Amino acid sequence: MSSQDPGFAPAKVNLYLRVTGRRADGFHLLDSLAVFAGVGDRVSALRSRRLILALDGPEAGELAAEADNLVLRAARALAAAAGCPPGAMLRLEKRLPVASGIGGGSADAAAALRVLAGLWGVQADLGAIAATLGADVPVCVAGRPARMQGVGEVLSPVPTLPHCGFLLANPRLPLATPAVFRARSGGFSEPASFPAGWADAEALAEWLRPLGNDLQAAAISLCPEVAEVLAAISTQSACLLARMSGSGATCFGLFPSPAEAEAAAAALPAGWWRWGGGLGVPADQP
Ligand SMILES: C[C@](O)(CO)[C@H](O)COP(=O)(O)OP(=O)(O)OC[C@H]1O[C@@H](n2ccc(N)nc2=O)[C@H](O)[C@@H]1O
Ligand SMILES: Nc1ncnc2c1ncn2[C@@H]1O[C@H](COP(=O)(O)OP(=O)(O)OP(=O)(O)O)[C@@H](O)[C@H]1O
Repeated sequence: MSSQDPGFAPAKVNLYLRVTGRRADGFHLLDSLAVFAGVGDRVSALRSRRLILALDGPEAGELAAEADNLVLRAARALAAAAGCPPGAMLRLEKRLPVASGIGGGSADAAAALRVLAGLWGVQADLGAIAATLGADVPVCVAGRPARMQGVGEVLSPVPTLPHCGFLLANPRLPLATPAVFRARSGGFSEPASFPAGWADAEALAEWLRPLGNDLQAAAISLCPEVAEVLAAISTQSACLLARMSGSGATCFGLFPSPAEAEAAAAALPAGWWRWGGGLGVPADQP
């Protein structure tokens, strides 16, 4: 992701995820460290009188260009906030698996807000619009590693992450986020306590290890293949930590370097969606 490419919609990875409470409306209070991988979808837009969405890319088959696509919902929300007509010919190149816990739809919505704000020349509070579109959309608009609290909309900065690599793997089985929250049992967790920084990937893994993902057991109860993915990642050489992201089924592995993560991803079953590499570049850095 770079300032030259506001349309890049990177995968969001929850390095830990704690469910700390539940609101009266049923939404859960969370505490999570979200980072962005160097793999993602891409949103682009051309001027048009009507609002049109075209889908392509290797994962596009799983999605219909219907009115409830998050890219179209983002366009309508931005136009409403800006008081302008929502005209654009949008293209979504889908590379992230749908309903997989890495916030693909949320990243697409965030990218659409950035791209259309530029196309329409709109100055708007994209974070506030994002919060109306989904719990993961605000952090995707921020586009940099952040701590997520509240239901996902309360963002705070985190220490600079050390040089490290990430592997992402999904067994090609969609998991619906509401079903995973419903399947969760047990009480609530305490929020994490952050250090001033991490010397290296090993130190980050050590800190993350006890924090867990409070949705992982529920996801495994609905989709036992998640346990297979975790086992396959954790047995890769140099893997420091294997854990599920978000509500699953995508799991990540933390590695000392992007090259080691890339090699480990290539060794996983070819039938899975898999990727290995480094973190994405924050939105406002070249
Ligand atoms: C699990 C995470 O991926 C962690 O980053 C996110 O919290 C999910 O974010 P999201 O997919 O953008 O979620 P939304 O589309 O806003 O909500 C989908 C559904 O998940 C449940 N949900 C979501 C977020 C949240 N904090 N509490 C919830 O209980 C609700 O049933 C909600 O109806
Ligand atoms: N552009 C989009 N990309 C993916 N899903 C979309 C999109 N627009 C709408 N959706 C719908 O949103 C649902 C969630 O998809 P998404 O891929 O964002 O899930 P996720 O990766 O589990 O998200 P999160 O990690 O935020 O919970 C899907 O079931 C899909 O029907």
